[in-house]
Amino acid sequence: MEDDDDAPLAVQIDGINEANSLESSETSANRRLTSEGSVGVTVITGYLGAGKSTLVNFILNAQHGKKIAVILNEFGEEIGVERAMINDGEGGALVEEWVELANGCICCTVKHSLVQALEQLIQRKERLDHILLETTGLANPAPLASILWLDDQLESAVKLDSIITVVDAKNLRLQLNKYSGSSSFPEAFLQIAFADVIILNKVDLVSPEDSKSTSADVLEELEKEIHDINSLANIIRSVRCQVDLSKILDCGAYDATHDAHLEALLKENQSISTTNLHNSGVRTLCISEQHTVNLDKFRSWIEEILWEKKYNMDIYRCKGVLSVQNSDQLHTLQAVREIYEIVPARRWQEGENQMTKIVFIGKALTLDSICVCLCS
Ligand SMILES: Nc1nc2c(ncn2[C@@H]2O[C@H](COP(=O)(O)OP(=O)(O)OP(=O)(O)O)[C@@H](O)[C@H]2O)c(=O)[nH]1
Repeated sequence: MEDDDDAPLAVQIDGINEANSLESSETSANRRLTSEGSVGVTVITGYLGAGKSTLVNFILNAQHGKKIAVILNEFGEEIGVERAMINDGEGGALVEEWVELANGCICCTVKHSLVQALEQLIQRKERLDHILLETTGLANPAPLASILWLDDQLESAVKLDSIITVVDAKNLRLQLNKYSGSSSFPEAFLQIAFADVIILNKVDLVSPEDSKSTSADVLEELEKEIHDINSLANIIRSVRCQVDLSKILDCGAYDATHDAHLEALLKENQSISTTNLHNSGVRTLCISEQHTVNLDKFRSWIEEILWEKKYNMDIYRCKGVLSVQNSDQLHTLQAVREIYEIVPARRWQEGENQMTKIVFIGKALTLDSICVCLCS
């Protein structure tokens, strides 16, 4: 390990294997997170070769005036490759940015856990505006999401801003089909299911499937397939991940009071994706209820679903708005795996349709079970 104050800032972390180790100790799950003044962390996932490094390089090169640190998850023996890719960026600009943004200690040679790695960054947080955490192609984002969202030692210093999944528009179908009906770990589905933003990359390589269709048709179909899995994710089409940075940085995807997310949630239709093309069982399900809910009963209900897995549903992500009895406040619900929080977000506005609406993303979701459960 070097200790050179002018060297680039990059830290290496081990894979996070135990998704539930933190979750199980987090039974007081519905606590309020304090994220004021903390540094946003954007987790970048995506299948092998989808364009994750391309995205990181694009962000580092862009004129945003931010100091951004990059953490590479599990690069192990590939450390040289990853670092070389970043440092060998086009036109030299990247090198400059990479060095300039760093101003810190380089810690690339020793393996660190995620928490240790972030602690190092936090110590220098006055020098940082944002952290990008690039995972390897086969990473399951669930453990990262759980740990970053709720680690209470970190909550005041870093906050999970969003999970971005880069997908390869040319190969997405193949990748999803690979896991169709398979008992192997469906990373491609999980990466889509956990994403707040999906960059549908490599659209330049998409070609019509037959003489009657166009590339635009193919892209629309792909977007529909993605939304069947995760209807909450914002999909952005791109070539070489050249996207509007305001749509991917400082998203506040886990901010319970974020206006844009609330509005999107309120507009979400009551729906169920009936065409589960891949039979993976991973999909989005949205339910709504016009009556107000009793908060205590609601907590018992959601805990039965998330913790006791009543009806055997495997919930990855859950977001909702609640109309709560004896309250003029619109409450929001967020869950990442077993961990959830419910917080008052704002007053219901005059004339607003006060309802309870919950969007589940997960596996083996059954509308009947959830509805019966909510109404009882
Ligand atoms: N044609 C085309 N090529 C792209 C696009 N985006 C990235 N590529 C190329 O695709 C290849 C893989 O991109 P990377 O950014 O290395 O992908 P990655 O997800 O980091 O790859 P791994 O780390 O190996 O999983 C590179 O050769 C890129 O230049 C795109 O939009 N269109």
